[in-house]
Amino acid sequence: MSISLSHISKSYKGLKALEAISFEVKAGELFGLIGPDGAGKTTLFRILTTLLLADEGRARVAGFDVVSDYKKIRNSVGYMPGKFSLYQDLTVEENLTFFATIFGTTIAENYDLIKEIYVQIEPFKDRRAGKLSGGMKQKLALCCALIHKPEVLFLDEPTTGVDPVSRKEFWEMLKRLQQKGITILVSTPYMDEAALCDRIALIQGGKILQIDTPRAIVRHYPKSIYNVKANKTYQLIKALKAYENKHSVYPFGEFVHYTDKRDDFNPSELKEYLESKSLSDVVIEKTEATIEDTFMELAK
Ligand SMILES: Nc1ncnc2c1ncn2[C@@H]1O[C@H](COP(=O)(O)OP(=O)(O)OP(=O)(O)O)[C@@H](O)[C@H]1O
Repeated sequence: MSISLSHISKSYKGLKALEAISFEVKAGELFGLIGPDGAGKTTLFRILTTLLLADEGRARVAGFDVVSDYKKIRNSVGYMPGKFSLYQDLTVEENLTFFATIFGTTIAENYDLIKEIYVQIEPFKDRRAGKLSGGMKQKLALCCALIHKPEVLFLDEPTTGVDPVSRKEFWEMLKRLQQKGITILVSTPYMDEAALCDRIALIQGGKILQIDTPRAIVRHYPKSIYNVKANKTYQLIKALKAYENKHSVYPFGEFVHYTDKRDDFNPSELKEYLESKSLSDVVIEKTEATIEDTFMELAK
């Protein structure tokens, strides 16, 4: 196992940020921690990267205990924190050289690993980090986290605030790093990114709701789910929420995702009900559940 946690708990002045978290990440796996703001993702990263002590439980990273072997862990892992962590007043090249130096290496020694990412920011190598665009900062932070050739890479919300095209490129980059044998633990609040991981843990309020492959998580969704559309979306949501047989109602893109309490649900009955509420152009179609649907169901 590359990462293992057993009953890790952490509180901040009485507020439980993590409650008995246990899971394992296999060597070479791309593992996602999926959850909303405040779920406890950053706290978990800080414990695994030895920057914060857990109140209870044990954790190991790359074969080392996070408490007794913390120095060895610091040499074996790369950490890209959620908040921009580089020196704003140093240039791109100076930041990278700085990180290489503290790990006793050079840019040249591990250039192969970062090359593909670094060439994209190399034209700006003399620019101060504080003056880079969001996507460029993200690439520089990733280069700095990789410069000592870590066995395990921790990425805390690396794509938050990044545009969709750069997000896609970033995930392609992660896949290629994985192919080079690096184990990756990545957190994200974006449910669509969950599908790109080998396995995911859904986390909320400091607790793990479910751990599995994205496919299995979706497959285990317990209900039939329907896309519902009508001429007035706000009124549609209101009417669905007031419907006595509804189980769940969530806006989902141009549709509303609806599940019914009954096993013998008949869509035409719902259509009639909605039309009786002055809605028109009503469409009700069965659809596949997504990670987001599962999350909403589990978080209920
Ligand atoms: N230093 C701290 N002191 C007090 N409370 C804290 C501290 N750090 C985090 N918390 C609280 O612990 C909970 C978990 O926070 P954490 O930052 O780990 O979550 P997160 O999933 O990373 O979310 P975010 O993306 O908002 O940082 C939140 O309720 C947060 O307000």
